Amino acid sequence: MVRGRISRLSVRDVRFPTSLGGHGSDAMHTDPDYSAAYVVLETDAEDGLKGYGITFTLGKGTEVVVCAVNALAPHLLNKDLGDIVGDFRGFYRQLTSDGQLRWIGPEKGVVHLATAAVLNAVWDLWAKQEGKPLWKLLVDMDPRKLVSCLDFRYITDVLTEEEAYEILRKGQVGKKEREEQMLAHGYPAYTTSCAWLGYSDATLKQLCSKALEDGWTRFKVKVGADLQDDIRRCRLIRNMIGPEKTLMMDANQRWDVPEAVEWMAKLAEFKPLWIEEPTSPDDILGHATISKALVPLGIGVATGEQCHNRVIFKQLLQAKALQFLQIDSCRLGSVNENLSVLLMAKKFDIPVCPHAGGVGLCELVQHLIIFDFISVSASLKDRIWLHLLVPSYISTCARMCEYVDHLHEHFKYPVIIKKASYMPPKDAGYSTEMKEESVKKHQYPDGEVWEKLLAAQVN
Ligand SMILES: C[C@H](O)[C@@H](O)CC(=O)C(=O)O
Ligand SMILES: [Mg+2]
Repeated sequence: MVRGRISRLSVRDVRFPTSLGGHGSDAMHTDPDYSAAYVVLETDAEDGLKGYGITFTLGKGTEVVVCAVNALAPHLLNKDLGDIVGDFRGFYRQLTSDGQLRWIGPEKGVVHLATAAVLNAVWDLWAKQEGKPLWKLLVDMDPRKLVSCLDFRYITDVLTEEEAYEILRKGQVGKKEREEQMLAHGYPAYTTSCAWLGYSDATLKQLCSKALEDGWTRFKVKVGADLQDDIRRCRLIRNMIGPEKTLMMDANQRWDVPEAVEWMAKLAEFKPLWIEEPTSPDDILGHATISKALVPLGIGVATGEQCHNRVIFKQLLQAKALQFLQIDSCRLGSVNENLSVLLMAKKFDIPVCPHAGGVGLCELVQHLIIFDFISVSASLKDRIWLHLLVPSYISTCARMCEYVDHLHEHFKYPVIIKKASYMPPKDAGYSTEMKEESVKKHQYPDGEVWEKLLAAQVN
């Protein structure tokens, strides 16, 4: 039973100095400090439960997202949680259609990141009040109710509410068995943590052998800044993991369209399953061109971590511009918008491989992909096209969720990885709550960690 009126919304700027170790670095973002605008919702209900929500940032600019969250706050304050989730589509529209704030979006950029943070907190609170982890709240929800949370505006030309309902209704078949499968074995993951661009070859080697020891079979390597460097690093990692294990590459938007095709032709010998973000995330037709050009090489295109909203995903799917779709729990408008993308991907039969390279993203996105497997995709297998082109992929499982091994210790309910798979969270909520001590220490600029770092810069 949902209860309480939202009595307080607070938001803090929390930053981790990951750039000091090169963690998270890529060809475009060379010095990221993994950060978050961290929202806490309180209600007047007697249970004392709070909702926690984040959106992911890279350091500078988090203060701008914090401002945007504060600008959205009047839409939540004094609202009944029951009214919000009772007409979640209406509430989503209200937030994204604020007559003035919409001008600085719409449904994109800073204001949409802020929407994600706020709505992630609402979903966390709802799941907590129901006493269920978010994935289970979604799995158990009546399909009619679930579709009523989604905003189909701008996507009805490819997915109507009725079609979405049909997908979810069909997904009810075999749901129990799939839930048991998840609880027993978890959802397959791949690791990005061995091969950030700023890591030396020695670090790469050391992390890669540790990951192999720990049972990882799927690896992602950052590329795109320097071709000779890429060839050396890809050779190193391919030699270490052997020919059978899966390798993905990520260029983080570094190339022009023809450059992407030429560059990937040179890296094809290392047999990547996909090239991720080869060019601008806004260039739908550019992705389609790259995708078509790389099919003969057996290389797919993956993108999504910087796709603004469901409209861009719709067009990427319509244009056959991607073979792997990467949702992001903190860039799209929370669970509401992510679910509409999962359903479109199902309709187009494109595997979803969520983005998780950031602070807290693994914690959140595991809920969405576990729900996807149990209630939507019902599959861990890839589409047939790659299997036909590259027979050796038959044995690989292409549905997988990204994992990065950073900063989990700051979360109250950190992810649990067993045998390179995400084990379904058991605690109620969306796993978004950070440890208060960590937040205090890393708050920018007055937390202990930053006071020291900033003082050292001055001296
Ligand atoms: C800046 C982030 O670490 C980015 O490199 C993450 C990413 O592209 C991924 O995980 O994929
Ligand atoms: Mg990426």
